[in-house]
Formats: sequence, C-alpha cells, structure tokens
Amino acid sequence: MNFLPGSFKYRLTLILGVLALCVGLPGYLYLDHIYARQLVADRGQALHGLATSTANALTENLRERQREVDLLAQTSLFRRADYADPELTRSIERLQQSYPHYSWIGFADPQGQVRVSTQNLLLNANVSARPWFGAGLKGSYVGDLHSAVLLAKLLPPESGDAGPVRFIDFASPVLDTAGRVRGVLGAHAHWRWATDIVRNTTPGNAKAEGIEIFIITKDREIIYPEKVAEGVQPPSKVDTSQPVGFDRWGGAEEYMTAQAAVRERSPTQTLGWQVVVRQPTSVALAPVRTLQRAVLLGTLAMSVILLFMAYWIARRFGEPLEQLAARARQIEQGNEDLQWVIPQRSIEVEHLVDALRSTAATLISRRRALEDANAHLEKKVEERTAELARANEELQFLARRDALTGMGNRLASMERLHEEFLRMKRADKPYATLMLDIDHFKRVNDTHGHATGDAVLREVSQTIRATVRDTDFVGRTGGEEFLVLLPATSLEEALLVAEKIRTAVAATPQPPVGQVTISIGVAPAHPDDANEDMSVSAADAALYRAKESGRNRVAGI
Ligand SMILES: Nc1nc2c(ncn2[C@@H]2O[C@H](COP(=O)(O)OP(=O)(O)OP(=O)(O)O)[C@@H](O)[C@H]2O)c(=O)[nH]1
Repeated sequence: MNFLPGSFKYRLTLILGVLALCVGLPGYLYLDHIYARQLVADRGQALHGLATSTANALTENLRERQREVDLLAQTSLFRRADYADPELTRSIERLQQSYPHYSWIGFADPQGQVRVSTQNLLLNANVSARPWFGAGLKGSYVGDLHSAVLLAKLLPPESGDAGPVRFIDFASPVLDTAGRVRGVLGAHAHWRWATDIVRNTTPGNAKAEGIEIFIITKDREIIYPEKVAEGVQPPSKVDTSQPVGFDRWGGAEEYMTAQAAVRERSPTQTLGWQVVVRQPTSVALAPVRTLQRAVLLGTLAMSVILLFMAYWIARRFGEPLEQLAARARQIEQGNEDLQWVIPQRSIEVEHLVDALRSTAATLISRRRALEDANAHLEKKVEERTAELARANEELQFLARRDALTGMGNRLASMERLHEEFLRMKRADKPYATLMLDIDHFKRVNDTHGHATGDAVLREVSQTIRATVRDTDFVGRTGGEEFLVLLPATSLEEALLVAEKIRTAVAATPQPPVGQVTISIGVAPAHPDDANEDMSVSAADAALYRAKESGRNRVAGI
C-alpha cells in the first residue's frame, strides 16, 4: 500500500519534512539533554558552592572562637593569677569587646563556681551542672546551640520579635603551672553570630532567586534561620555523594537542595551541623526550561522553514514536469504548433524536452504519413467501390438480359411483370399479358441447324420489339417463348397488338427457312388479381388454345 501522496510536489515535501524531523528531532533531543544536564549541574554546583562556602565560614569562625578561648585559657595570667585579680576580668572583657557576639565570658573554679565574669554577670553562680563546664574540665569544647538558661534574665532584652536567647558555648580547661586544673574558661556566643556569617556569604540576589540557607543539626532540627514557616521539614535523607538533590521539604513545591558539613575542630565530639541551601526547582531550572523552549521552538521553526523550502524546491522541480505533461497532452490532442520554452530547465529536464520534442516530431510525421495512407486508401476504396458498383450494374443488367436476342430474360420478365402488377394496383390501370411461342420451331432446328434456329429467334424478337411501343416490354422467357406486357392496355387493344405482332412475324422472311409463324395467348391483368401469375397463367392457357386451334393465331380469354 502506498501512503505517499500522488503529486511529486507533495511527495517531495513530505519526504523532506520527515527527513527534517528525523534530523532535527535527534538534534533537539541531544541539545536538550546535554545542555539541560549541564545547566542542572551548573545550578547544582552553584548551590553546593554556596552551601560549602557558608559551612566553611561557619567552620572557620567556630575554630577562631575556640582558638581564642583556648589561647586565653593558656595564658600565664589565667594559669597563675588569683581569682580576685582584676586583670582577669579586664582580660575577658577585652576579648568580649574584640568580638561583640560574645554575650558572656566567665572563669569558673574546679567546683563550678564562677569566679571571674564579664560585667560580673553570674559571678559566684554555680555552673557545675552546665555541659560546657563538665566538658571544659576535660578539654577544649564547642557546645551545641542551646537556650540561655541562667543568663536569659540578666542580659539586656532583645530588640524586635527575636526569639529566645540562644548561645553556643566554647570552653577550655585552665591548668596551673603544675598542670592541675584550676578552672574552666567558658564563653557564650550569641546565635546572632550565625546570622552575621550567613548574611556575609549570602549572594545579593538570593532573595530574588528564592535561595534560602539553613543550618540544621544532626537531629534534623533547623537552627537557622531562627524562624521558619510552619511545616518546613529539611530533607530526611541527603545523598552526600551528589552535590545536589531534590526534595519537597514537607510541602508541595520541589526544591533543588545542596548541603555541606560544618567541620568544627573538636577532638571529643562533633556538632554535626549541616548547611543546607535550597532553591525552588521551578526557579533554579528556569533557564533550563527557557533553553528547552528555545531549542524546541528553534527546531520547530527550522522544520517549518525546511518544509517551506522543500515545498518551494518541489514546486520548482515539479513545474517543468507539469509543463511537459501539458505538452504531452497537447501532442495527444493533435496540436502540432507547440512551444518548447519550459521555465526552470535543468539538464535532466532539457534531455526530457529533447526526447519529447523528438517523440512529438516522430509522432507528427507518422500521423501525417498515416493520414496520407488513409487518404490514398480511401481514394482507392472509392475507386474500387465505383468499379464494383459499375460491375454490379453490369452484372444486374447481364443477369436480366438474354444473351441471344438482347431482350430481357426470364428474370427481367418476372421483375417487370411484378412492377406492372404493383403499378396497376396503385393506379388502377390494368395491363395486358401476351405469351408468344414460335410454331414448330423444333423443325427449324432439326432441318436447318441450331445456328439458323438462333438467327430465327433473333429475327423474331427484333420483329416483336419493333412492332410494340417502347413503353411495352418484350422478354424471352424460354427457348422459343416470349412475354410481352402492354401497360394500361385493355384486352381488346391487346388482341389487336397481338394480331399485329403475329402478322409482322409471319410477314418477315426468314432465309433459309422461309417463313415462321407464332401463336399468341392474350390475357388482361385485373386489379382484383391475387398476384401477377394469374394473368400469365391465363395467357398461357390462351396460348395453348391457339396452338390447339392450329397455330399462327391469337387467342384471348
Ligand atoms: N436454335 C435454337 N433452338 C432452340 C432454342 N431454344 C429452344 N430451341 C428449340 O426449340 C424447339 C421447340 O420445340 P417444341 O417445344 O417442340 O415446339 P415447336 O417445335 O415449336 O412446336 P409448337 O410450339 O408446338 O409449334 C426445340 O427443338 C428446341 O431445341 C434456341 O435458343 N436456339
């Protein structure tokens, strides 16, 4: 089954269109796939980079704070000075001023009693139950974020709608010169610290791009930002082998999500924080969608352009063929005055034109030869037909002519008899029938020979012919028998004509025979007769009587 359209024009257009799609579509899919993947990877790298830089900033800052506390704890002032030495207080207050996010720095003795503190806050308070103190006795410590327990009421109130005061703790053991623990130096850094760091790493267009940065603990608790929308849940599982993943964060919208670990320096424990950056997939991949749309539209536009080009090319190639087909039809219709100027001629079309022109010339010359042959043949047929007609006429004539006497023969006699009968029926003018027979003709033949007999027959027939009118008919119906028809003649008139004939024959000398006589039977035809044979039979009967009565006489009915 052929599904292609019949027209060359549409067929070529369809084939080229399908070809365009076959070439364009894989190209589109390839471009779409490669570029889309690249863009997604780029976007993922960017988000991962942001998460990493933020995590690194947090790591660095944590380490710096930890190092500050460690170094201060190792100074000879803290190792040797008396708890009441005001230099201790000045030293920690200098540290606090150097880094404004320190909300409190204090030095507690091995029993957990605060002996030195910034602004004398919690002075003499017992912090032995606080985790930082317990851990700080053993070594350098960074504590996870926690709400202010003792200091909350002592610190100046937070501005705005800030949540509960939360700190992260740094602690370091203070050893005396003999290496014995003489206390723990602790510092509480306000959680605003994290806000500052994240703000510094956040790109300026983050809000517009929907980029959000989160810090989550190892227990999947979001500790930054301090306020998050209800229902937001960080990804439960993060595939750390991939720089980026996709998660709905407990909501309907999907986010492209990247994360990086905060790696604080702690020999005993780890905070296990993760910086997680998210961006709505719809925003993150908008360039991908734009690219896909552009590539798709480009491919479609290319296909449409190719289709139009294919149609145009097909028309251009098809037009000469259509024109040649028109010429071929004109040749078929017998048009010899053809124009062979074909537009858009290619070499192939040129060859086709030459072939068609030569075919047309051959056809025209053959047609002319055929027409000439036909004309010749027709002429010949006409001539032959005329000859045949003439021969036929002659044959007709000869078929009705008695060769011996030149009179009508029996066939002609019967035909004329029938004609006269019909004429009588139509015109109601009866004719007369005469049957004539030479008397004792056998004797003539027997005595003088057959040739003489023939001569007698000719002479008698001439005499009969000469005696009757031209309009009368004389025919030889048998050996020495004659039929004479006298149109529009009554019996009486016929009897007179018959007598005249008989007399003329008898009076005509027939050397060497001498004299011959004839007997004549006369009968009139009647319009009521059933057929022409009736008068002939009647005339025959009269002839018989004439013979019986002695011959050389006329008998009528
Ligand atoms: N020479 C010649 N003789 C013919 C021709 N046709 C017929 N005959 C002869 O005519 C003769 C006719 O003889 P019959 O029929 O006996 O008649 P008839 O002798 O004339 O006798 P009646 O008619 O009784 O007077 C025959 O001898 C035929 O051979 C012809 O064309 N030429």
